[in-house]
Amino acid sequence: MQSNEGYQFDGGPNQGPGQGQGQGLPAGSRLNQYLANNSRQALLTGPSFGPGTPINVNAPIFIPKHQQPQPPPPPPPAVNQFAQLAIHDVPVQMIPFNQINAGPQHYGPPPHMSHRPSMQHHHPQPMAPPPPHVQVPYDRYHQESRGGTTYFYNEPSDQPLDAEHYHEVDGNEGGIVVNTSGVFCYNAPLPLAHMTRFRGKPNSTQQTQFISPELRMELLNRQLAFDTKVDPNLYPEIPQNVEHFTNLVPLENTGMQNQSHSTYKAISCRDGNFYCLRRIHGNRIQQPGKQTHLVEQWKKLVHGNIVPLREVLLNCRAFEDYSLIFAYDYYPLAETLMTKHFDPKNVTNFYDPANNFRITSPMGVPVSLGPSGANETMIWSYIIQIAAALRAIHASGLACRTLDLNKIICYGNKIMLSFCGIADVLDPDSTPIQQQQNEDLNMFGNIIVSLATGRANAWRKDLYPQSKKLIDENFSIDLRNVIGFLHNNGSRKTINEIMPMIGGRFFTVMENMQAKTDVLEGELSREMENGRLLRLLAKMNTVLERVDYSRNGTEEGWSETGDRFMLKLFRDYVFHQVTDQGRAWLDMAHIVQCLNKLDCGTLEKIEMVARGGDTQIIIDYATLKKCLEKSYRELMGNTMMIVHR
Ligand SMILES: Nc1ncnc2c1ncn2[C@@H]1O[C@H](COP(=O)(O)OP(=O)(O)OP(=O)(O)O)[C@@H](O)[C@H]1O
Repeated sequence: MQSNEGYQFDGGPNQGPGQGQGQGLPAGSRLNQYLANNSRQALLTGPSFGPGTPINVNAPIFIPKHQQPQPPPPPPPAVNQFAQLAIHDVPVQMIPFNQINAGPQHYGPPPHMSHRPSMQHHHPQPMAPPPPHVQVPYDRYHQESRGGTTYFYNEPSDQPLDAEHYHEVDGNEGGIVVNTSGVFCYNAPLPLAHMTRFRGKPNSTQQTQFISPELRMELLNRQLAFDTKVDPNLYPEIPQNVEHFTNLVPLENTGMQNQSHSTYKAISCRDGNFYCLRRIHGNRIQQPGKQTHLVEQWKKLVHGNIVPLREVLLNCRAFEDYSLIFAYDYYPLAETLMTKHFDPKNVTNFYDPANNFRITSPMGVPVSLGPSGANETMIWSYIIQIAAALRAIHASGLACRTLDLNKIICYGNKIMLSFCGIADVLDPDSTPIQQQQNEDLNMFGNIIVSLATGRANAWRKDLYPQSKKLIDENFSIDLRNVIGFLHNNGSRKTINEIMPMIGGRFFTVMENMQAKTDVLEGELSREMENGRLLRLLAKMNTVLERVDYSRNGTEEGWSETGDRFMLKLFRDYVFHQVTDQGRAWLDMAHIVQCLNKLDCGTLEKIEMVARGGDTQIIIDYATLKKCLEKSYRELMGNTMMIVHR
């Protein structure tokens, strides 16, 4: 790099448009005219980022090493973790498409950051001496060589770049660009305003643009739970396959004497999905037609608070007996109400004794109930969910029959009735359905008493007077009425009758769930952005530095010319920024911003410098986007097989 002549302008207030541009450049130079135009535009719109930078290149100024101010200003704190990035660190603006380029924007690194790559950081292989004049056969660019430095720039075209660039999105009627100060650029509407209601005060450590740490941990642990496998040496009694189910992992202690049932996680070879298998040991079905006539009805029952029954295996010999096996949807790290509130030490989840490895749900923190049980809000939330499940079951002409603390699982924020339908197979038609449904309501009352008193067996006849006293002292009259109604055996009752007793609390629970859904939707939309950037990175890395496409066994010929050359310089601009002292400058925000702008193809210009420092290119993201798409298309044209996943 010889000098910065013609590039670091003094565009201060004393200079009129077009004056003093590019000292050292001949007046008739096209480069000088180009720079003058940019400068004029910058003066109209105001300086982009501080004095001395009036050109409309929204990029870090290139400062040659020998002209850097001494001592250099300290670098800003590097954002070196994705989690430190904050979408709400900056105010959200919503800018219509046609105004996106109306005002000055600068989102590049601060001016003291040089994009010039440092030689000692950049070149794992020895570099050839820079050629005197680099030819970049890119038809949109004009080039001028001054004092050994080649400048590339676009000639202002008759057609405004705006129109050219946004042509493809014109069809997106009513579409908007949501530009969060460069951190995000969307070209579709997003429910941002409505999402912010559920977020706390903007804070750079909490409001990341990636998934929240708690949710991430929860999902990762669930994934681990999905992936667990048992060591056959530790569990020799577990078969490798049970019909089409494989990879069985026990969800509770197995191998105990006289066990009547056991539970496993398994994968189905038919559909690759995970299932929760409930095995009833040694239960030979003698009259399949009679015993299983309600199974189809259970399979058809779809409700958010009921674990769906998928399949029943009769007289299964895989465990060397006649087992009855019920396959339900599997909810990783679900725990029963009993474990959650009454037996927290006994959280089963996953424990590998060989490796002392345990997975638990960080969200499902056990809540030990105090002497006065759970708080009323939590109990009402449970009442509403259980009532909703029972309502669906009873409306289908069925009865739950197994409503107890061990058969209700907690999964995230919701609770679900598990192992439904088993009693109907084991004990078909023992009593009229009305009586069974009444019994469900009785058991429902028992669960509320247990939760309210903090004692699992508080509903027992001998303990009930004491439990009732405790509830009368600590809970509302509405809750007492619900318990009284459910335990009243004197009259015919239906689940629908407790709806008026729930009253307005129903709306509170519904609003909380809605808010939670919105938060999760927000998390999903952030992750969706990550997927978008990943695809972009995948494309860039697929295209760049392909030795296999070279003419002479090096990447030269593929990456050193045309579109790929632009992309290569852009890659350096995005990922290989260095400080004035030539130290690597790590800023995830810069990377994300650049990639977002590339994805959107904004008209913002950046200055890219070749590794040897001999070539400077001023280019906008819209052009870079076209380079990437063209190169990728070219590569696909030469590809034998394209696998999209
Ligand atoms: N659909 C499901 N998905 C994932 N895990 C489940 C599912 N249904 C139940 N579980 C888990 O299976 C385990 C069942 O074992 P547990 O011994 O606690 O219940 P149980 O066998 O009904 O109790 P008990 O032996 O006292 O009758 C629990 O850890 C529960 O969380």
